[in-house]
Amino acid sequence: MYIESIEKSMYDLICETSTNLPKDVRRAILSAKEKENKGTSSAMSLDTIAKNINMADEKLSPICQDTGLPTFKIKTPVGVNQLEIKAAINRAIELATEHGKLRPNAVDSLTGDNSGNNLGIGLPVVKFEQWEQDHIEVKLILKGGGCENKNIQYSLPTELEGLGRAGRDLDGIRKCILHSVYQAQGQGCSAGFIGVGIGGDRSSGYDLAKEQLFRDVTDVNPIPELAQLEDYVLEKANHLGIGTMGFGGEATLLGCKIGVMHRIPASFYVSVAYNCWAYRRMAVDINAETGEITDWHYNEGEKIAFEQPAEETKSTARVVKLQAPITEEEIRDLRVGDVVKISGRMYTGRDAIHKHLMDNDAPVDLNGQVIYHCGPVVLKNEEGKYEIKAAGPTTSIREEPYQGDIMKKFGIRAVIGKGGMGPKTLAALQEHGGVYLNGIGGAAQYYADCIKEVEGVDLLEFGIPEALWHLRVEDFTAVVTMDSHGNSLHADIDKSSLEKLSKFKEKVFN
Ligand SMILES: O=C(O)C[C@H](O)C(=O)O
Ligand code: SF4
Repeated sequence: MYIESIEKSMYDLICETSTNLPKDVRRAILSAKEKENKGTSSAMSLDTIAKNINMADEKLSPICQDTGLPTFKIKTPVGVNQLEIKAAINRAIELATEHGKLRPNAVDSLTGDNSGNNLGIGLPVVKFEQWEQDHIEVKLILKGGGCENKNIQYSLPTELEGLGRAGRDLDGIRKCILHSVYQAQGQGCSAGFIGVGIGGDRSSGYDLAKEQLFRDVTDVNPIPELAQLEDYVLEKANHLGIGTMGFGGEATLLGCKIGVMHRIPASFYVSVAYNCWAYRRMAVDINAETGEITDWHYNEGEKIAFEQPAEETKSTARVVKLQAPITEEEIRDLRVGDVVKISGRMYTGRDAIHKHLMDNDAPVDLNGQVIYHCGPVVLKNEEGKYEIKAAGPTTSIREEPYQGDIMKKFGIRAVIGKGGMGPKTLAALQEHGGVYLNGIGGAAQYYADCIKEVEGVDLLEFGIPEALWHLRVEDFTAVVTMDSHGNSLHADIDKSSLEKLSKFKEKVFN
């Protein structure tokens, strides 16, 4: 009985974490929404994010298609069998994957094979601790790969772009944290939350930083200097003008939590764990006798449901409807800032596909087509047909070494992703007549809704997230952030935010 209930409790925790954004996070997103300037791309993105949060909740489907690297932190009373809990977690993980609540995300690092059930060497991560209380506490975070890639660790003293020397003191720490937000730009699906660990070694520093992500968004740090630093960072980081998705704007950072531990004399680390707006962490208390959930954490206060405005907030951008395949002329007409709505065919392609296409022919004719940087959650329905369950964009910069060459080689006209791409792609867009479209990162339900049918799939041997899915879409909305005239919003925002960062060079804390 205990075994079945603990497995059910773990399954419920996983599903709730993946599909229902915690109340404190919702409130932070609402306050960002209220502050954002109406009519901007950032305001539009926040509207989409809010809509997506509601959709995930209603459909009990993943908020973001990247359901991350499941990390459980468990406290047990003395005498509780930890092996049983671990086995229950593994079974719950498998079931949640089968039900489309988690994307199959466990990839063999040597062969690239996806295990298909989220289990693998070292995965999921489960860490146990004993405590004096008589109930079990289980915390779970589903932190996606895009924001994980924006984590950063500083070894003090160091030199920082825009801010100069960061020494081994509180002011040096301040500079590192501000810099961490700048370097993330929009790539970790801003507006984000950061957990910071001061001290430790490289691994315990990151652990401490991640532990901070379990704190409530509005709690107050018991250490006065750190409480002051948290407030300072939260305020100042929002002056960087990076904005939601890196589109520019008022909301860049929604939370900053800092922890401290001792270090050894030679090392002084500041470790920053960056979490996207899709800040999926939850915790439960479990009765150690019955295995049942007795309490859910982060449950205080009102649950914001993001009422949809009677009239959609009008964007001031030009809206262009496109039917794929797209001509070079249509592409050359697009400018940074335009909003496009694409209907017709679209192909997914991310890391494995880009690498593959460098040395191989494409399995389909990509001339005039659109490539979507996306690793969806896909299930087969009762008739054996594939259905897309979650499908937001992935971080595009990883394809920078390949993208320009592939566009030219196959005649691809548009790529959709998030976070922007670099100078090599920008040059190729200009030369070849291509465009980069920024989708709203994390809006996996919103985009799944635009995907009307899966018309085929190739290279499924790369695993579900990495395969080349043939999709039929309607009114798939994204923003032109790099055009065929040499303009890149990402390069502009990087430059302007670096200038703003350098205003915080002067000493603030002694
Ligand atoms: O893997 C993904 O689908 C997305 C990833 O979390 C990302 O932000 O790039
Ligand atoms: S796509 Fe964005 S929202 Fe989703 S896990 Fe990656 S960083 Fe987070």
